Amino acid sequence: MARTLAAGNWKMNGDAGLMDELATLAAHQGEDGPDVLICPPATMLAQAVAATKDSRVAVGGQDCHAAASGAHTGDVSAAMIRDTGASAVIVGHSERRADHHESNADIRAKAQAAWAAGLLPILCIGESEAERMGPDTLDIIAAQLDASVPDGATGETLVIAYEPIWAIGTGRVPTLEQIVETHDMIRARLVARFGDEGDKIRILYGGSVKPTNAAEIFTAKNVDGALVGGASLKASDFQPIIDALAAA
Ligand SMILES: O=C(CO)COP(=O)(O)O
Repeated sequence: MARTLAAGNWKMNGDAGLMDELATLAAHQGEDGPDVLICPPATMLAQAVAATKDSRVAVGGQDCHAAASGAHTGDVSAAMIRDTGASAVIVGHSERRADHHESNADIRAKAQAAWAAGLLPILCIGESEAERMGPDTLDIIAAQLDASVPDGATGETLVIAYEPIWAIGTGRVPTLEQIVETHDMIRARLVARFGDEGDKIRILYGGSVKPTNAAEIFTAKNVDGALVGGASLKASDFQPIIDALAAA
């Protein structure tokens, strides 16, 4: 198993003050501990790379276009993200699936574009509240996983983030039992498809992860870290989550 991963998604937030938070976070990481990744807005990638230079904090994008270049006004390619010095990119976040009508096929193509550019894709899946209430929750998540993940994924080249949409930014989290059941299903499916490599692909939980609930979430065997939104904006919130992961 690769190391555990604490990833922060700043979403559409970022200013000079946040760069100070990032520098604080970078300065705080010791030699050991989980991998730490911060995904700022695209406009701040180069600055974030500079602010984390010589530290263990890696930088990633929040989305990339599936094409390498061309007439796609306002979009950013995976190679452009790589050019900033970033090493990863989130693909398939539910906010992109909803706001930009991204399909599983789109996300699969984006993950492949990330590979072509040498980036690690953090591929997001997760159910809506209505889907969680219905009888087919796990089947729905499994179908999303199967259709979004390209062939050939390995532990080195893919991270999955399970983010129930209804838990994002709401302060509500699934029960530990639900997290365990969902992550176990995702693991079993990855192993069935990718063999030993499926066992090495990290599976993050995301959705209202806070310093107060992180330790409990990290007790689940197939939770290999977290994708954190709001609580990644301040070093004083994100560091306790990193510490809880280190202690798990
Ligand atoms: O969407 C998320 C991370 O990608 C989770 O956001 P919150 O941690 O703010 O709920």
